[in-house]
Amino acid sequence: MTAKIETLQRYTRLAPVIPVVTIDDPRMSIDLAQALVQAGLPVVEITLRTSGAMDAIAAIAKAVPEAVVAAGTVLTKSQIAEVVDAGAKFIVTPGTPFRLAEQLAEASIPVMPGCATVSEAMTLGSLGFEILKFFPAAASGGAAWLKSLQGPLPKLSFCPTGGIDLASAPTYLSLANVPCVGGTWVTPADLLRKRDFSRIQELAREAAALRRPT
Ligand SMILES: O=C(O)C(=O)C[C@H](O)[C@H](O)COP(=O)(O)O
Repeated sequence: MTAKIETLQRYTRLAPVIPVVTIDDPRMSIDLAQALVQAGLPVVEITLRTSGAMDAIAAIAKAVPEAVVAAGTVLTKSQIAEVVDAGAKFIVTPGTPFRLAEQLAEASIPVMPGCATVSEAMTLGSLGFEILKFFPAAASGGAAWLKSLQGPLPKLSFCPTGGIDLASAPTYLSLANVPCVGGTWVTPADLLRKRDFSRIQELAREAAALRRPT
């Protein structure tokens, strides 16, 4: 196992849930990351869907060392270099075309590439990735899909994301090939807009209590 996979394995076992955050104002990112860390969710994925996302990643990486900040929605080769420069600890993609997968394999930080089919999972496995994002999880077969892969692809594990909430997370987390799940339910857009960090912390505490990794 490579050092990058070992590191990613450690990150994905820090907490049962990775909040997926789309942030408009990077100035709130430090308060948000601190709130999540305090509530027991130290790993946070900032999606590159907004102009402020890169600054948010950089701010968290610099000011909240207890947090593990991931860059999500990485779609291009140039974004790989940018998020590494910003201080992201690992990279997440929603899906992984082959060319991007080859470029991600060369990244200096760990990568959790996205897949939604068995063939995609096998392709990523052949490139050396062992921990994959399963996206969109609920729409692509849910926990039953993940369970079906335990036999044929025992080396791979998955962070399912997409359509998961507090109620459905335990079913995923009960699977041996699922160290954690991802989702936006902990940091919904309306609470972020209102900067309601105390409600976000309540949601984060509930999520952190789902299953403490062993
Ligand atoms: O854009 C990306 O790269 C993503 O990471 C997609 C997100 O993981 C999903 O949008 C999760 O969204 P929910 O279904 O609301 O939990």
